[in-house]
Amino acid sequence: MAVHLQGSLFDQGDEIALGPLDGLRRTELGHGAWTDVLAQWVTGADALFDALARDVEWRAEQRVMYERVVEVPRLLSFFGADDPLPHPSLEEARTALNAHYAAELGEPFVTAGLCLYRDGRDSVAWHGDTIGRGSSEDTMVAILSLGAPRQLALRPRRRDAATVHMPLGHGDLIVMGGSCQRTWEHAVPKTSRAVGPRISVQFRPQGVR
Ligand SMILES: O=C(O)CCC(=O)C(=O)O
Ligand SMILES: [Fe+2]
Repeated sequence: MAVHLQGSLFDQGDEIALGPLDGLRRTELGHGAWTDVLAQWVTGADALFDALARDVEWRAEQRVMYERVVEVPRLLSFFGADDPLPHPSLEEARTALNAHYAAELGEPFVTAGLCLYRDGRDSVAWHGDTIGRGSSEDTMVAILSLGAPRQLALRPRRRDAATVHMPLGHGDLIVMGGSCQRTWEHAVPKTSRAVGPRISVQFRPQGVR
């Protein structure tokens, strides 16, 4: 699929490189949930974005809403534990995350879910990643954001604290941890601003979806 970012927007050169993870900053959200954020973890992210936009087999999905079949407003691709990731830099990213979080997480990140938001009309509605163990156990979901900046919104299920808006830029990393999937919800809201495409790469442990 041909989705291209204007290289001149970011102009970081061609070399894809991962920075050290010791710059991650943790924010306690409440109810045992937290986020770790590191801006510009990946440099040279234009090349990674372009390769993923081009090489990944992006799929449109449908779902039933009010008895009608509607298009899910983003394109998707999923890589299970035994699937080779679509770019060596994603293998490197997962290895680095595993080294950093091994002790705290107690298990590795194994799967990678990829989403392509083609423009501001693409989005994901409020949800927690609760299809699997995230509904009952503390876990982590690590997200690498590439391309156009979008907001990741977070709100507590109990609605006892304000919604938090995390701006996610080209090459940024956010990790949702602790009880975040079951006590908070997250969303990527639609925007009427003219925004280009964004790719999100979500690393999760086995059994978390
Ligand atoms: O686009 C993102 O960074 C979030 C995606 C997400 O929450 C999901 O696919 O579960
Ligand atoms: Fe999610």
